[in-house]
Amino acid sequence: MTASYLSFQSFVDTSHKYFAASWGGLHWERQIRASAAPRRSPSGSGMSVLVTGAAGFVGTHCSLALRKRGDGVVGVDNFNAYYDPSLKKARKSLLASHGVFVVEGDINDGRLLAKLFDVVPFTHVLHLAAQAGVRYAMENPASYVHSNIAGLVTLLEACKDADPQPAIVWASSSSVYGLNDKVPFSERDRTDQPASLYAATKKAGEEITHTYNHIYGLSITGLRFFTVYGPWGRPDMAYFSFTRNILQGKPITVYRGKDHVDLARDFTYIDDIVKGCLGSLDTARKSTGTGGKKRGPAPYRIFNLGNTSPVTVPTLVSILEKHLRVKAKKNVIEMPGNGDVPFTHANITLAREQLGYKPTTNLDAGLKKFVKWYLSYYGYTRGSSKNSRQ
Ligand SMILES: NC(=O)c1ccc[n+]([C@@H]2O[C@H](COP(=O)([O-])OP(=O)(O)OC[C@H]3O[C@@H](n4cnc5c(N)ncnc54)[C@H](O)[C@@H]3O)[C@@H](O)[C@H]2O)c1
Ligand SMILES: O=C(O)[C@H]1O[C@H](OP(=O)(O)OP(=O)(O)OC[C@H]2O[C@@H](n3ccc(=O)[nH]c3=O)[C@H](O)[C@@H]2O)[C@H](O)[C@@H](O)[C@@H]1O
Repeated sequence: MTASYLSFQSFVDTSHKYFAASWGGLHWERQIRASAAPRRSPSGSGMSVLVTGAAGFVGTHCSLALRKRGDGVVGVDNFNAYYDPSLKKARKSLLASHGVFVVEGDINDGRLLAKLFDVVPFTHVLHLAAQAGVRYAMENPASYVHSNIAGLVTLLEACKDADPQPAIVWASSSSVYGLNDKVPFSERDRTDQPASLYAATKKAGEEITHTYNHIYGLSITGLRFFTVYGPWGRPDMAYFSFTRNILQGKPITVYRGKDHVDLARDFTYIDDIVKGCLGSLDTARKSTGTGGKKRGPAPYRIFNLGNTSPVTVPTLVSILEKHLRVKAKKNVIEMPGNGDVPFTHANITLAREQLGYKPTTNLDAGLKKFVKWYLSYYGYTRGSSKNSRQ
């Protein structure tokens, strides 16, 4: 038994159980290295990327896109039960079939993160792990503090200590615009009026990442995603839960603003978001620190990634009805005071100029792809209300 195996084993023994179980020694270390290794490919950029939240909706799509073009990817995800963990496990299997290994662990586990950086000199971190969802923040506020504040700081500490320091691209949110009513939302608009604790934690994330950029020279890019949807999506989101209920013949609740005004979102298709994430990774300049010390100024960037054409929630429902070929049973109620904002609308000039970001999928085309995936994943056949997974 080699010395390196012994020291590694003692690390595993003193760490959490899930880590020991999922890591399992040198074999797993080899898997991490293999997954992180960039492949020779004309389209790959030779990056080794640590993707947090890799078993999540956006994390899965970005990890696949990076791997497909030849970059190295290692995922980390805690597979929490905010929504059906079996969907996260299915995404993990999909990733494994493309050579992406996902470590089961929490971003609050600094020892796990330090070990990952020991094994692989990651060039980039794509940080997507978070407690998402606007309305759930009223039910479980602690989960937002755990993942979006404490977890973020633990991750930044690991990145700052890593040698080389990675460049960080991370998911903020359109929700930081909160009660801002100047449209379309531009990165220069005020973001000091969050309407939910979720939004407040994302805004805090923007300030926290700025601190690490300022003190330690970490290269930071924050991306404000606007209501992302698509295949392998999130069951807690309206387009997904509406689809489930419509197919099961159950009613859906459609929120409406004051004075009967429809709510609207700048729904953005997942493939467009993936392009924005990869564009951000490709254009991110290096962090400047070493050994936890800043050696020079590093870039701090923030971009909107939206679709620039808001659609009302009733229109979302009618597009779903068309693709599902089923009429929805709708309960329309006034928006409860639950953290929702009446509308979102992205100005994407900055992302277009600096990342080459150009969304190409409208809501009708995107929902058609989502419905196709949903029917297949949940085992529906056209004209039947039966399915195998639900
Ligand atoms: N989907 C959207 O519409 C949208 C819009 C704006 C911002 N965002 C942000 O984009 C990111 C990705 O969102 P998503 O839609 O893929 O959500 P998701 O919930 O599908 O993915 C997040 C993943 O992170 C994991 N995770 C959560 N806390 C963790 C922790 N402490 N340690 C390790 N893993 C943890 C979860 O298990 C999940 O798999 C999130 O940061 C979210 O806040 C999403
Ligand atoms: O852009 C963002 O930053 C946010 O986008 C989404 O949040 P949201 O826009 O609220 O997305 P949905 O939960 O899918 O809601 C979409 C619209 O449907 C409405 N809705 C939702 C649920 C419901 O039962 N009925 C209903 O009318 C909401 O009020 C909202 O107007 C994500 O869930 C957040 O994680 C993300 O941060």
